[in-house]
Amino acid sequence: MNLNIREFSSSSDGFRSDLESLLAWDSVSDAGVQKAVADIVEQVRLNGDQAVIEFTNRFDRRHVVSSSELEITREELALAKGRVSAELVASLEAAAKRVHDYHERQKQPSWQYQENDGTVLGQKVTPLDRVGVYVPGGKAAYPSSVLMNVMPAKVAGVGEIIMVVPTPDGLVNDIVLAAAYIAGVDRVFTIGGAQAVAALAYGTATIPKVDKIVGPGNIYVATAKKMVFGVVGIDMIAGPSEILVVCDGKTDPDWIAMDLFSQAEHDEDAQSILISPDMAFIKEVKASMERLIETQSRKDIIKASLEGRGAFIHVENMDEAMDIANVVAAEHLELSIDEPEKWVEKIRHAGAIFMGRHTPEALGDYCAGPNHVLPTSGTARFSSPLGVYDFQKRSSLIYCSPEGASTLAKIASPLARGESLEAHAMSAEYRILKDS
Ligand SMILES: NC(=O)c1ccc[n+]([C@@H]2O[C@H](COP(=O)([O-])OP(=O)(O)OC[C@H]3O[C@@H](n4cnc5c(N)ncnc54)[C@H](O)[C@@H]3O)[C@@H](O)[C@H]2O)c1
Ligand SMILES: N[C@H](CO)Cc1c[nH]c[nH+]1
Ligand SMILES: [Zn+2]
Repeated sequence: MNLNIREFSSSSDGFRSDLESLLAWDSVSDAGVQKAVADIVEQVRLNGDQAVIEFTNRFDRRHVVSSSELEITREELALAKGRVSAELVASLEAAAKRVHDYHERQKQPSWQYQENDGTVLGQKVTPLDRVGVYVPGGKAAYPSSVLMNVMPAKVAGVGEIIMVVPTPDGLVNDIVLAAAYIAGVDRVFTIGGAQAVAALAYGTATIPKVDKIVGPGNIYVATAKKMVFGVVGIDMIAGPSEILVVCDGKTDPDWIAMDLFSQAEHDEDAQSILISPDMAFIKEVKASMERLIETQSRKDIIKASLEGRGAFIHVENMDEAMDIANVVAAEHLELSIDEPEKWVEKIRHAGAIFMGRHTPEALGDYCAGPNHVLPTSGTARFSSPLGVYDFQKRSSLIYCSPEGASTLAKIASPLARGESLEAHAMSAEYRILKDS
């Protein structure tokens, strides 16, 4: 199949502005979607379960009458796990363990230190009480996303984990439920879209109100998350999947072709880009893609994604490849090159960095250990993978000894008076020791 994928050369005039247009993506929606989501969120806030049922029946083509039909019990999750093949359960369990063990290393302990006069300062780390995990379920089922969202929450020690997942036409995915069982989700509700986000944010008679909502979703989910931010915390607004492969031309072109397909197959809006200093290699990868796409069950999505947002970029050398990778700030960056550990030093912006020819991004999606919920659309410039830190919060600790309070009060008093805040000044001054 012929693939019409854009080709750029870093030495051509206007390359930087071409690159900017290639990367442009507005992760939150147009006015029509904003209005629809605002309406859904408001109706759920005002009418609770009744609105959730109405929207679920409308958007997921269901026939729910009572809100009790929306919950799937732990017993039903266990039964679903029993219906999944032993091989798949073993893979889910192995992946869950690896993701758990990786995230164990992210745990941040509380800390404190004492000054010479006895004053103690520190930081107390506390897990969130109750978290909502959104698992997408509109066009595909994502058991791996259950593990990636729930395991760090478990490691952080979150008190209660509420999962929501839409079940269009009432079709429940046993693998998703098995993953929820294995990960240790407390309660599962079969709702999705903006109505699920609103229900978690405001609470209804049936759906508990949570402190934070995490997890990826489509434009309705992303828009609703942005709208309820402030009422609850959110993790990030994730856009379509992306992969940027930097290859020196020495990896099997079929491998690179499939790595590019692996993210393109998620979504027509996904973005797969190859950068290489070797033009002949770029042509070989293109030939591999045109041959291999015929074998792919999702070839229509892959083609739409590659032709709409994919690209080949020919560069002068590897230094330039790294500079461009930093501009792209991709969700996933594959360094399919010699000595990746040397070149990684130059990378400042990427959600996850896959180092070497034997490290395809797909292994990270399922089971390497690091999280697959990652910043997209260049937001890796300022944000990080989902992690244990997203499920913990910090409180400052301050204990003043009498001597310490006296010392601090002498610093604070002039500052408070400088701000014309007399009560602050006097509150501090009361603590100044008479003979100091
Ligand atoms: N970044 C990641 O880690 C990651 C992982 C998995 C999936 N994803 C992405 O998540 C997204 C999942 O999207 P999805 O659609 O399959 O599932 P979804 O669960 O996000 O959305 C389905 C819901 O959208 C709502 N909806 C659909 N059409 C609507 C309309 N016209 N008006 C109002 N609401 C409407 C419905 O309520 C439905 O339940 C994809 O873009 C996928 O690539 C990202
Ligand atoms: N690559 C996706 C995040 O961009 C996550 C995923 C789930 N399943 C397969 N892949
Ligand atoms: Zn993926």
